[in-house]
Amino acid sequence: MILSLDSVSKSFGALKVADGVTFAVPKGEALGIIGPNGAGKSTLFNLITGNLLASGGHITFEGRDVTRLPAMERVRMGVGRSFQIPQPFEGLTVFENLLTAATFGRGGREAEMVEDCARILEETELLRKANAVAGSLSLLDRKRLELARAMATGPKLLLLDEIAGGLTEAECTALVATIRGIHAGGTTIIWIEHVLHALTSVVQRLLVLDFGRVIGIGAPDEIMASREVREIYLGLEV
Ligand SMILES: Nc1ncnc2c1ncn2[C@@H]1O[C@H](COP(=O)(O)OP(=O)(O)OP(=O)(O)O)[C@@H](O)[C@H]1O
Repeated sequence: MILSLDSVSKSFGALKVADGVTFAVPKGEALGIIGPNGAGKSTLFNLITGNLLASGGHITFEGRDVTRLPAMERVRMGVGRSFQIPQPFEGLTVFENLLTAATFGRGGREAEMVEDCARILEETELLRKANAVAGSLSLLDRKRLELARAMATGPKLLLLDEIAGGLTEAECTALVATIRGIHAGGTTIIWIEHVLHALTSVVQRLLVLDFGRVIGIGAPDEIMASREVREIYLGLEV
């Protein structure tokens, strides 16, 4: 297992946003996370990355207990993420944004990082935009840059937070192809997404979160067929 959560909990005042969350992700898997607005999905990512500290339970990454480890150290260990709202340095070029993320995420010799960033630009189809200023990019390219910045930190585990939102169907298909490529390259992925068809075209399993609790985890077909999920997540009368 690359990542394990064991009874992880987190509260904001009286509100429990993670309530005994337990699951494990094998190396190389792509796992999707779904759930209604406010279910605690982004909070779960913040607990895995260390942007928030769990109030209870344990998080293990590559066999090491990282529950209390600062976010920066988790990035260096290989936990990378994209944000729901892209946060590039608007005034820097695409390439400069990548180099900044690479320096932050792992450091190392500059020549090596430049080479890696060039490879990531190619992988995320941003090579032709390398010298464009981030603030001038289209929405699809901003999403690609968000993906590329996460990749530049050298992740073994990549957390994607609603990266397909707001795209046209064609743009979504193009982004999914890029994500598939990253997964095929060996990166483990956990992806929170409301665009279900995009998600299920990539992931092997789906995890359903509701009021901070895991209410189902399994093959997408089984999960989507479950009565509880249809009632809670899709709001369907069954
Ligand atoms: N720092 C915080 N302080 C207090 N409450 C918070 C904080 N962060 C999140 N919350 C609350 O915790 C709950 C879970 O939020 P979270 O963003 O994790 O949900 P989500 O499943 O990602 O939702 P969405 O699908 O809308 O992005 C929400 O009720 C939210 O208002």
